[in-house]
Amino acid sequence: MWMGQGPSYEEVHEIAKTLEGKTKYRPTLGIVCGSGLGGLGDLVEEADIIPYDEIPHFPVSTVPGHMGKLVFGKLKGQIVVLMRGRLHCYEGYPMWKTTIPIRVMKALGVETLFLTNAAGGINPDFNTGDIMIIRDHIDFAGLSGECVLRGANDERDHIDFAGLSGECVLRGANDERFGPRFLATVGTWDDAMNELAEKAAKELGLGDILRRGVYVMIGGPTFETVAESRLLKNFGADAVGMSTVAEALVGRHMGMKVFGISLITDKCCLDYTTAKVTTHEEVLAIGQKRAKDLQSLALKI
Ligand SMILES: O=P(O)(O)O[C@@H]1C[C@H](O)[C@@H](CO)O1
Ligand SMILES: Nc1nc2[nH]cnc2c(=O)[nH]1
Repeated sequence: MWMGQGPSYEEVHEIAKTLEGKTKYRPTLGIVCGSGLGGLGDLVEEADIIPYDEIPHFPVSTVPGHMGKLVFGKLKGQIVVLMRGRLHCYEGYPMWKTTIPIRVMKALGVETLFLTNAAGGINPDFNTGDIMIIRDHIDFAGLSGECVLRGANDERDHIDFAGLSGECVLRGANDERFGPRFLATVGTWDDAMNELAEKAAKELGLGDILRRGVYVMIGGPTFETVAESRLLKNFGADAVGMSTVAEALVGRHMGMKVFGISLITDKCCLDYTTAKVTTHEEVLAIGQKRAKDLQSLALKI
C-alpha cells in the first residue's frame, strides 16, 4: 500500500490515461508557463485545450496570470504539452501536489521539460525585463525542511524563515518506479539546452538582456524584506521566485532533461533607502511587455 505523500504511480498513470482519451497528441516536450507568460499557449497550433478542473485528481490554478489549462498541440512542428498556469505551494497545496502535472507529463511520454517563471532580481547588475537562463538553483524549501510556522509576517526588518521555507518536494515514501530515493542534483539544469537557449537569444538580438544565474525558490506568497533579499544574495542567488525548483527536481527524479528561463520582473531591494514595494500586478505587466520576446525565444529554442 502507498504510504507516502501522493500521488501514487497508479494515480499518475490513471490521469495520463484520461488525458490520452481527450487528445490525439503524444508530446515529448513539456512547457510550464510562469506568471504572465501564458501567451505562448496561443501559439500552439491545432490545440486541444483541457481545463485543469476537468481532469480527475488535478489541482486547479488560483493565481491571476495562471489560466489553469493544459494545451496539447504543435509548436513549430514539435508536439508539446504546455501548462498555461502552474501550481504554487503558497496556494495551499502541499509541495508534492504542485508537481502532479510534471509526473503526468512523464507518464505521457515527455522527455524534456522547459520551465519558465517570473522572478525578482537579486543580482544588483540585473535589470527589470532581463532574461536569465537558469544555470543552477537553490532549493530553499528542501534545505530548510518543513516549517510549521509558514505564512506572512509584516514587520519591517526581519527574516521570515517560515515564509522562506517549505518542504522538499521529494519528501515522503519513495516509489522507485518514479525515481531514486536519493537524488543527485548536481547538473539539474541541462548544459546543452542552456547553450542552445543562449545561442537562440543572441540570434534574436536579445544578447544585451541575457543573463545566466542561480534561481532560488522560496515558499511565498510574501515578497522579500530587505533583510531577506540580502540573505538570498549572500547565499549566491541571482534571482528569486516561488516556483520552478520543485518541478525541476521532480523532472530530474524521473530522468527528464530540464532547462529553464526566468524573466526578471522587478529588482529586489537590498537597501532601505531605495526600497520599494513589489506587486503581482507589476510582475504581470513586465510579463506582458516582454511577452513577444519570450515567445520568439521559446519558438527558436
Ligand atoms: O509562477 P511564477 O513563479 O512565474 O510566479 C511568480 C512567483 C509568484 O507566483 C508570482 C509573484 O508575482 O510570480
Ligand atoms: N519571491 C519573489 N518572487 C517573484 N516573482 C516575481 N517577482 C518576484 C520577487 O521579487 N520575489
